[in-house]
Amino acid sequence: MLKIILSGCNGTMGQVIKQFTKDDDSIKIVAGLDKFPEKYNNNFPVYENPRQCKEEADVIIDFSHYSAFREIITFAKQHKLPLVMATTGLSDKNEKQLQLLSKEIPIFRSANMSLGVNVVLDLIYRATKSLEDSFDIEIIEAHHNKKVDAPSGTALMLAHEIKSAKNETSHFIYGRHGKQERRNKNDIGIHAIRGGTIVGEHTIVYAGLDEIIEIKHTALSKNIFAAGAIKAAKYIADKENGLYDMKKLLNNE
Ligand SMILES: NC(=O)c1ccc[n+]([C@@H]2O[C@H](COP(=O)([O-])OP(=O)(O)OC[C@H]3O[C@@H](n4cnc5c(N)ncnc54)[C@H](O)[C@@H]3O)[C@@H](O)[C@H]2O)c1
Ligand SMILES: O=C(O)C1=N[C@H](C(=O)O)CCC1
Repeated sequence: MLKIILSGCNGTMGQVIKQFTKDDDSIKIVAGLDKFPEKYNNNFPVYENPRQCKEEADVIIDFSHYSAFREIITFAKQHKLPLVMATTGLSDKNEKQLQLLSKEIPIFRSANMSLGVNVVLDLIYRATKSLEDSFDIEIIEAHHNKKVDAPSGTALMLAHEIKSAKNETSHFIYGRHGKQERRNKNDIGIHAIRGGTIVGEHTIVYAGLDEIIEIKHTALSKNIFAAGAIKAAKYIADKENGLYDMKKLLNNE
């Protein structure tokens, strides 16, 4: 049985994971971490400070907030705990810190744990290569009104994938407010919509001369992120130190 420490357990995703795993005998949440430990009645202890947590575990899953980043990586490092990092809004510096730390513990990093978005990553890599510079590329994402970071981690991950497929320097342009100039051909526009209970939508628009291609992923439930995170936890629990992602998991690397 895989023993999990769930960071951000009293948040939306934390509670989805709790529900998702409750009838699964192969997984047990042994402890939770959260800024508001009393918010829910959980069937595991919840600590405000990771230093209070003494439970033994095989892996830590983090769906919390970028402000918790330092204490989560410190905790994972001290306890040599494989880490599934799902939180978004991390800085480039934080992403580099994850790379460095992955020399000491196995780390699984993905801004989107769904299977579908990771297939889209592959599709847009190939579309971008095929279309070369003849199409302008823009990304539009939409999420619920409780989301605190923008653009979404997924939109950034998609933009980096496009950039890696283009053999030139792409510029990420976040909206165009106040920009009194034409679009540059190397721009990748990234646009965020927030409202209601939208679970998550990502549309990659390829606009060419007299034709448009759109590749779109729509999340209909947060269960897809929970399922992916659990799969990731099982996958890295006994892996060598290193940085892992969905591509590696899907390719069984
Ligand atoms: N990778 C993915 O597939 C994926 C999917 C969904 C959400 N997310 C990301 O996961 C994160 C959480 O999403 P959510 O919708 O559950 O958010 P949420 O706001 O509902 O929950 C976050 C939880 O973290 C806790 N928290 C906040 N700051 C903290 C701190 N400094 N220390 C400890 N706990 C703290 C909050 O009390 C809350 O319970 C976000 O960054 C979101 O973008 C990633
Ligand atoms: O609900 C959220 O918050 C989500 N965050 C991730 C992101 O920022 O890309 C993944 C989709 C849901």
